[in-house]
Amino acid sequence: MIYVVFCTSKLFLKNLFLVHSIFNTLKTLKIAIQKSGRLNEKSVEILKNCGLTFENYKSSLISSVTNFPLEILFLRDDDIPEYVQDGIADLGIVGENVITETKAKVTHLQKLGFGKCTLKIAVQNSSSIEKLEDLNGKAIATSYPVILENFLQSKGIKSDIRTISGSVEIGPGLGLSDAICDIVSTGGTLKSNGLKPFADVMSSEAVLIGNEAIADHPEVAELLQRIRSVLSAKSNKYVVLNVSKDNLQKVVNLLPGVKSPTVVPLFEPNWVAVHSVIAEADFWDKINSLKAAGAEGILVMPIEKIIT
Ligand SMILES: Nc1ncnc2c1ncn2[C@@H]1O[C@H](COP(=O)(O)OP(=O)(O)OP(=O)(O)O)[C@@H](O)[C@H]1O
Ligand SMILES: O=P(O)(O)OC[C@H]1O[C@H](OP(=O)(O)OP(=O)(O)O)[C@H](O)[C@@H]1O
Ligand SMILES: [Mg+2]
Repeated sequence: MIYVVFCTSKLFLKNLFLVHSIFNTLKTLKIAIQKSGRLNEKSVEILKNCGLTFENYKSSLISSVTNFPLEILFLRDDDIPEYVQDGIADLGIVGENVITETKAKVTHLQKLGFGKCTLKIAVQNSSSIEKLEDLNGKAIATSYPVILENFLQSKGIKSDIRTISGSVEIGPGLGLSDAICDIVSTGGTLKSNGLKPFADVMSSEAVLIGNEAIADHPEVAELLQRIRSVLSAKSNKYVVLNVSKDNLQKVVNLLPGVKSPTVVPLFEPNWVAVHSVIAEADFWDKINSLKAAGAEGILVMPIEKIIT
């Protein structure tokens, strides 16, 4: 298939995908994920964990899934919300921060639990800026002018927003700004640039988004179900333990399981094995309570999928 498109760079790519989607069968869904960067690896991983088979081409912009009607578009993350809004991609995986910044009209289908970060305002360790009002009239460097402007407006503050596309943290050191507004995760980048967090603007994580017209598509529902079963499995552990029947009720009370725990008799009289599922978040608390309640030989295993 030959595409003839007269334009350059970002517009060229957008038109290339548009032409591709017109010529291609309309049944094949397209999902846009980040080509390289913080979200690429985890986006590929979640799709592969959904049982999708595809080549993770770094040099090619499109990859076809061989066992599901889906094509994967590899893009800069900033372009993903707009591509999904315009229907060039049906689905996308991108940070909530980018969706808000681009003001794209898309449906949020599922939070994905990775790419967790907070957009923060930060100032130099030696700064005299102490409260939000001190930002009035001050210069703030950021790659997120829309989000920052909305935040400042909601607080009734007027600052001079200086938009730069990266390495925002060096702004105050170079005298470019009095403060910055950028993504913080561990806080390591702020620290190594002599900055301290000052105010939280927005928290974010990667989400699956969809074009507003495609959300009811049966293949989207199928993919969403697979993604949810992968996420649910990830946040739970399969636990098998032994307990004497005398302590069984105490142990069962601690282990609700997906429905209720499975109890299997052991060869040794008066002993049973209990199989259950524990949420990762309460894991250590539960294990200690189970031991105290008489559980022995506790085995903990990862779960691949939970289909409810
Ligand atoms: N330190 C971090 N910890 C966790 N999540 C992060 C971190 N930095 C960024 N993110 C999340 O990952 C997304 C992508 O970050 P990345 O740094 O790869 O973006 P980028 O440099 O703009 O990439 P691209 O080349 O695709 O434009 C961010 O929009 C944010 O949602
Ligand atoms: O709080 P931390 O854990 O230090 O993370 C924060 C840093 O991570 C992101 O940059 P990234 O490292 O992705 O590089 P980039 O600026 O090139 O996107 C972000 O822009 C911060 O600079
Ligand atoms: Mg980007």
